[in-house]
Amino acid sequence: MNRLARLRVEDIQAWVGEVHLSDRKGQTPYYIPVLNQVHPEVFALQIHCLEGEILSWGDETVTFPLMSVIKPFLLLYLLTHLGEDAVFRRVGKQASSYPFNSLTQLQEDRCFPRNPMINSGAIALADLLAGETPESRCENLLLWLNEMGNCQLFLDGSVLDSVHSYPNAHNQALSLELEKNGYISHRYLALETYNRICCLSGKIADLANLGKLILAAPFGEIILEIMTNCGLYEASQQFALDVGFPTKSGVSGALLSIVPQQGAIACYSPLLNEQGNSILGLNLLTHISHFVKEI
Ligand SMILES: NC(=O)CC[C@H](N)C(=O)O
Repeated sequence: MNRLARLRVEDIQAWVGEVHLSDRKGQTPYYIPVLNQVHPEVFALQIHCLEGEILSWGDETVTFPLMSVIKPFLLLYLLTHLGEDAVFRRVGKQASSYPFNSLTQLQEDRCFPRNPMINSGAIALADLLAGETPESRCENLLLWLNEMGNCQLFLDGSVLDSVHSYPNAHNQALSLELEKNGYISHRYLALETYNRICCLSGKIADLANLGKLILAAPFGEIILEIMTNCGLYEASQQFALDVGFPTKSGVSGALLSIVPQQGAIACYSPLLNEQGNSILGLNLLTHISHFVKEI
């Protein structure tokens, strides 16, 4: 039985109300000025069930960049186009215990990126995308996702300008280390491709449709396992115990969660906790998981 399809808008409304803004001592990313200036109360949620029911709450029209939520889709694209061997020669599948942009983690791992959900792993995989330039590489991924996922993602130039306006020393150091150790061939190309794909943006329905794409994809199982173990960085393990849904977060406040055999939950709420995961989003997923498990 699809419990997810039984959720009602009133349930969501009550749970959102429980988490008062004052209780959410969250932050927005200082190093991406347009994301830092976003209204903290903007909110959107959509649940798409496999049988076709859609539950929607909040602003269906707001667009936001996926940021790190693009990472499972970069992985999906490369697994589909290059296969498992090529991909997992460049990146591991191990959970990480440091923040998503940690150089220490990469150095402790002798520069082999630990998983595709942290920045080092995604930068290494961005190096594998087909195309001569960051623009064409990003475009290839964008067109494929829009076709396969039935969505209308676009590159938000204002977010990309904002990313460029503040040099990201962490990502630069990761790229340099990866290049020095032969895990990427062109540090500029890989990092700029990564920056662009993080700025792919859409509405909440696009994010939910992307979730359904993973559920249906031939490599879906592997991706769901990696999302479970690594999708929320160092908070993944506890979340897997508490909630159990494979989930991926981004510093824009985007959050995508998969309920296997049932559907996809897309959420957007910009205030982040210390690990860079949406506070309200995680709270709602906890409520939804209790509902689905009939607790
Ligand atoms: N966690 C994230 O969403 C990180 C993405 C962002 N582009 C960064 O590199 O910092």
